[in-house]
Amino acid sequence: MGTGKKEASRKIRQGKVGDGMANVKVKGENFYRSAKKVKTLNMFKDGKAQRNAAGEVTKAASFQSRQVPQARVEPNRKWFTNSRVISQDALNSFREAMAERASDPYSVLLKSNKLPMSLIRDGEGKNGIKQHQAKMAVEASPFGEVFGPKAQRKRVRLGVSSLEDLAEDSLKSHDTYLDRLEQAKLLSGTSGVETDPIGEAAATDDGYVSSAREAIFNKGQSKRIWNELYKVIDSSDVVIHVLDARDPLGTRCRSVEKYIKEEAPHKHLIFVLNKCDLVPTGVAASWVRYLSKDYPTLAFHASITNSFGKGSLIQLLRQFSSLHSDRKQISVGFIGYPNTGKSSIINTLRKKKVCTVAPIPGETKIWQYITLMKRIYLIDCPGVVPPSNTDTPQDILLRGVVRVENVENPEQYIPAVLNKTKPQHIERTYQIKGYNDHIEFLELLARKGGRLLHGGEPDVDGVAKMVLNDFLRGKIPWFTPPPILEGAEEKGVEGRQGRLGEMGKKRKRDDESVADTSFTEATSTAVDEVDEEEEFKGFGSDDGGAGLDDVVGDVDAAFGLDSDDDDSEAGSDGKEEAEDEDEDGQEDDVDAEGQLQDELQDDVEDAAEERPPTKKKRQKT
Ligand SMILES: Nc1nc2c(ncn2[C@@H]2O[C@H](COP(=O)(O)OP(=O)(O)OP(=O)(O)O)[C@@H](O)[C@H]2O)c(=O)[nH]1
Repeated sequence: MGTGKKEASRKIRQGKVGDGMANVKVKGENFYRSAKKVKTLNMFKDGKAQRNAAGEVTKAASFQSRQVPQARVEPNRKWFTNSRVISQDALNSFREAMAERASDPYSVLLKSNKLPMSLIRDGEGKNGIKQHQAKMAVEASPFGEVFGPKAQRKRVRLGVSSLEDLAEDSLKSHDTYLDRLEQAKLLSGTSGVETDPIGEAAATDDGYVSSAREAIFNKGQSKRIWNELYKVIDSSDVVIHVLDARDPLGTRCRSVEKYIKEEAPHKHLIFVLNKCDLVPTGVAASWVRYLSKDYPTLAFHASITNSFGKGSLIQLLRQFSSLHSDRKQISVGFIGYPNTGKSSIINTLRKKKVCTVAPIPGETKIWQYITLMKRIYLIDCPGVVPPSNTDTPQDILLRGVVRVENVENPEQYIPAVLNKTKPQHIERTYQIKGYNDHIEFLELLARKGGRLLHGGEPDVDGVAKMVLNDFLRGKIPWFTPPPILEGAEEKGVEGRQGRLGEMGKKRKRDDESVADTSFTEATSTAVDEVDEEEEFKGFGSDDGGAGLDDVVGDVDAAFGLDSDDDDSEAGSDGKEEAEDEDEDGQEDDVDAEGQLQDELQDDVEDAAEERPPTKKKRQKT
């Protein structure tokens, strides 16, 4: 490093200090400091702070500087891998197409968790954070209006000026409430339900009821029953909502539909219009058409020996099971109002009595599993009644929710029965005529049947119960006329109907009868058509239709999904499998607790024998 002399003296010095010449650095490799080393040394040299004489820092060292250096991280495309960019137009058309599919009850979206569903729901969610933020952005007041000298704060309008006034006010309103309650309880013959502030009291047109609503009208609403319902819904992949064909809207649980739509949209909900044998073919057809707008609907007649719609239902369930081919089995829950025939449908599907059936509501008390075939389990559920403030006890009774034996003053409901039925049907059923009001009708009937109390008084109560039972069990023909559909002739409706393979054959004739469905005219045809069971059989074919397959295929194609659908499985061997397993009799998996239901065994047997009334029978009575 140094000149010759210096170097020589260094050598001597180091040679003296070190052990021999081995450690002596010589010019050449590693002799000079490298540029890197020099830079580091300079940094240390520069790094010192400059101080004045007093030792104060006059210029901070570079590493002591408080100035934040400007730094930028270089953006990199790699950060954005795995995400896709979509144009607004493409997003709009995707949203529209998906919304259309999602709102069509006959299409099934597979693997929706692989689709960006949040893009479709964007902005429509009620509680979504985005919505909340948007709302805040729009509704928030400007800063100046909330803070500062020009702030305008909204004050609560109390309507009272002091605490004493407020206390007085609340006492007054409590008194008024009590008065109204008392009045509603005492009122009779008026619309007590409307005037009643809490919906406790009830009255009919005849003014019989002056007491609070009987407890039996809360049947099917207990916490226990609702717990059973939620258990069934939770365990089901397909939920079948059973409706009574005579009053489909009355027996429709909209709150349950809403719950499934919002809380469990991945579950498939379908309607089964049961007891179709009790209504004219055209009426059933137009109800199916009407309800199909919301959910797939099948017409059904539950009977082990002479059923209708069984093939379609089994085929539909098989299609659902093949949609979920990744699962070992699917569960199908039956829900609906009491006495609509849920257990009867299960018995019909299994072709034997696996669930207890009775013509009285509340027969099924707990949920129970029944195996239909290897891949399809059925779950029976007790009947539920959604609580409603507008339903009068009369409505509830005529839907078959309440056991007629337990009703007080049953004669008060007879006018409603007479209203819903045609006089000639009553006359034909009971062979009596010439009455002016319902009491006269009941008295005539009691005398005719010899139902007299002590002293020769007619047993009006007993006869009224009998009439109510006959009305509910289908001995007196009646039905609720279907709403006339707008554009019933349109192709769309027809197409849907055809999809499920229902009503294909008789469609043309049905339309003619539906076109002018006024209650009187339709009822007048009721008896003839109800009696003609052969005609009903021709109502539709038992092939299940390939509607769902088609639609799923469409959705898959549109959104590039793999279809889980396996047509080969839903092939023609379907029926055989169902029947094979029927014969095996291996799966009477009814819960042990189901034995609770034994107490009403006698009624069950009656029910099993129950058939729609024939013209001959009615004439005999
Ligand atoms: N005419 C006719 N009667 C039916 C039909 N389905 C069921 N029933 C009758 O309706 C009554 C009630 O049937 P269930 O199967 O016990 O009804 P449920 O819905 O299980 O009743 P809960 O046990 O109260 O929930 C029985 O008397 C059945 O015979 C049908 O398709 N046509």
